[in-house]
Amino acid sequence: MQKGPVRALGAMSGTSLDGVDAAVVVTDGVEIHGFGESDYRVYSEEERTVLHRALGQWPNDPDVAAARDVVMRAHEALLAKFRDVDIVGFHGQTLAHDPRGRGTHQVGDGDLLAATLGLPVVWDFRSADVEMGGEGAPLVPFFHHACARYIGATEPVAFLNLGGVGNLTWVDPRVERAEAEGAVLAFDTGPANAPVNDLLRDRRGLDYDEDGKLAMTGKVETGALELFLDDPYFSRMPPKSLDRNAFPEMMSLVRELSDADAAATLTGMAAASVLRGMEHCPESPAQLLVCGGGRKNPVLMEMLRVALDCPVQPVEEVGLDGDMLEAQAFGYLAVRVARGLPTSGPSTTGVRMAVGGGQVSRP
Ligand SMILES: Nc1ncnc2c1ncn2[C@@H]1O[C@H](COP(=O)(O)OP(=O)(O)OP(=O)(O)O)[C@@H](O)[C@H]1O
Ligand SMILES: CC(=O)N[C@H]1[C@@H]2OC[C@@H](O2)[C@@H](O)[C@@H]1O[C@H](C)C(=O)O
Repeated sequence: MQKGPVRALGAMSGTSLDGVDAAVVVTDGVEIHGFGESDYRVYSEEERTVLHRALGQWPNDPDVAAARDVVMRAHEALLAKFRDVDIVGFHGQTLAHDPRGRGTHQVGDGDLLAATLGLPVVWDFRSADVEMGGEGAPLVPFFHHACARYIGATEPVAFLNLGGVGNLTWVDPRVERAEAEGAVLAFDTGPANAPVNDLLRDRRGLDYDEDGKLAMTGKVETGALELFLDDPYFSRMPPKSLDRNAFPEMMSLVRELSDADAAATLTGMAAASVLRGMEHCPESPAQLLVCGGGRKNPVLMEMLRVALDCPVQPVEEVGLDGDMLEAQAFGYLAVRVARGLPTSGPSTTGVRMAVGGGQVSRP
């Protein structure tokens, strides 16, 4: 790969199953030099049903081939719209994640995508990390470290992604290299939007609780919240990661509640898991910078603001794009893989030593 910064196109199909994000980042795999265009391809109702059916499945399970078709079709259509791309980072769609058991499963075929787009594609980012004893997730932390330096942060900050699952990266931007000791600490906080989405889907036939309108009219059932927080996951030391459906008991905890109280309680659980996660930060961050769709939920954001000492701000306040950060991250990680740089380390996934995950497919 040529020296210096390149235009990397990253694509992410997240655990919310809402669609595919794609975005360009200009980077040499260490520093961010700038950001380029971005776009989004929503999954249709039928496509989403196919993906839901395949959740929890492993390669060769019955519903995986149909899910692969959906994922490939969406990515091919979306990514073909971009011009002047040097390399693609293709995450695919996580269907199952069990790093200490069966492994991690992202559906999507990088060979096929490279052939269709006529571009080098980096994919299968998580397997190598899991094989070396890591959690395989979260993988965005090294990118968060680059973001902290890009925005000119001079003291520790934390990035919180509120997607289907939540993840937190504490960053010390004074440490120059992301893989150096003390630069980052990262982990999944707990379920974020996925349980609220599932509730709205089951009870109201809606995709999500827009602007927290339903949760706003309900109250948090504290007994259910306390039972949820008894789960040993929250006291486990990071790094640690979660499957999308890692807390199946959440739904039974709110089963008897009204729609509004159930939405408020599941939203409260998402917030409380972040608050428990903040206790693991080596020192209090100067800011909590929030990305992912949950930053648009005023109920969730207010729950965090009232409980935390530091300012809680959407990443837009520091000039980043909270809808595209994960897509940009996989573009950035693709360049790291191509240049032989690590994509995770002991403080981000618990992997034995820093590792560069990802296969490279050439057209
Ligand atoms: N206006 C809004 N009000 C409330 N919630 C919202 C709003 N906009 C988006 N969301 C929530 O954000 C979700 C999408 O978030 P995002 O795109 O960050 O998830 P993802 O990338 O699929 O997840 P992950 O980061 O876990 O892979 C939606 O499914 C919805 O729950
Ligand atoms: C296994 C998997 O796909 N995990 C996702 C999921 O969604 C959010 C959280 O759980 C995070 O750990 C991860 O995604 C981001 C992009 C990551 O790897 O950093």
